[in-house]
Amino acid sequence: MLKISEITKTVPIDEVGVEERVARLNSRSIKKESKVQALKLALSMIDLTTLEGMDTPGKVIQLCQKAKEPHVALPNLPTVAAICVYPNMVPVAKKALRGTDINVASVATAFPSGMSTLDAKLKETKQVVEDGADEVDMVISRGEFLKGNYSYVYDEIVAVKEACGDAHLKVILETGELQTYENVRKASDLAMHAGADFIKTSTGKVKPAATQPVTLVMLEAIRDYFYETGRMVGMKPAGGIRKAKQAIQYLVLVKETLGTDWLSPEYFRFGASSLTNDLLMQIVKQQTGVYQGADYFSND
Ligand SMILES: O=C[C@H](O)COP(=O)(O)O
Repeated sequence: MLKISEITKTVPIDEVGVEERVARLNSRSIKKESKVQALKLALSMIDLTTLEGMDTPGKVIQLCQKAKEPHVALPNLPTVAAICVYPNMVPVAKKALRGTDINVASVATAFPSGMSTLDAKLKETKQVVEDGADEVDMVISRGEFLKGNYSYVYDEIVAVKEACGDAHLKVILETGELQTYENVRKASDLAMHAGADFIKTSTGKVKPAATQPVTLVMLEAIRDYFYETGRMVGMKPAGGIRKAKQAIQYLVLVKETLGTDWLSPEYFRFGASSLTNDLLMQIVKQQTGVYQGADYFSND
């Protein structure tokens, strides 16, 4: 096992190089047939999310309905990968999604700040898993990370991973608070070595949330970790991804950095509250040539 100091050694990141590579990949154009395929793939990778203080069982049930049947007139569409909700909504989502392959993901560990004790975080994690969560989205302790207390962050992830049992663990770095690309890389390495099944950019509550350069840095960390250990870790950009065009750009980044093995909901997700409708609109447009207005789509 590597020492924490080895896991967190600084990997220098060429900021301009990262941004140039993103810009270069964004300029790629995609053929019409591949575009429909990419739009459907993106749909299947969504963690359809509602994380508002105003959430109600009714809203969660409505969202689950949308997850099960994204568009009434397009019956052969893939469903989204998961519904992502606050802990007290897990039983509601679990019941509403019974009989489907759609997972229930729950944020835990005092989302979004993470400002609680380890005991409370573990209790919350065990509770959501007991209530049926298939996936747990935890936040790292950014204050401890920025102080350089990497062992604290590592141990916390290891403990939460253990509390997850069979549920998959996504580790949210909250990159908008990490200040530098080097820190994003370091937090990615720490999370993967501590057992993360996925690394995730953001809670959606802090700006900037997901960005493509940050995602590229994390994808490169996943690639290097895979070369080192042979273990495939998933990636989840989250927050602010609302347009089909953005989603396709993210998929190009994944394909070019990690290859097609990562182009599946098993290894790539979008954390998004309102990307679904734009993907549906674009799919309808590609298939019929007609652009349906937002009124034809139920709320995400
Ligand atoms: O994890 C997902 C985010 O909370 C969703 O953020 P969004 O509302 O900007 O799509």
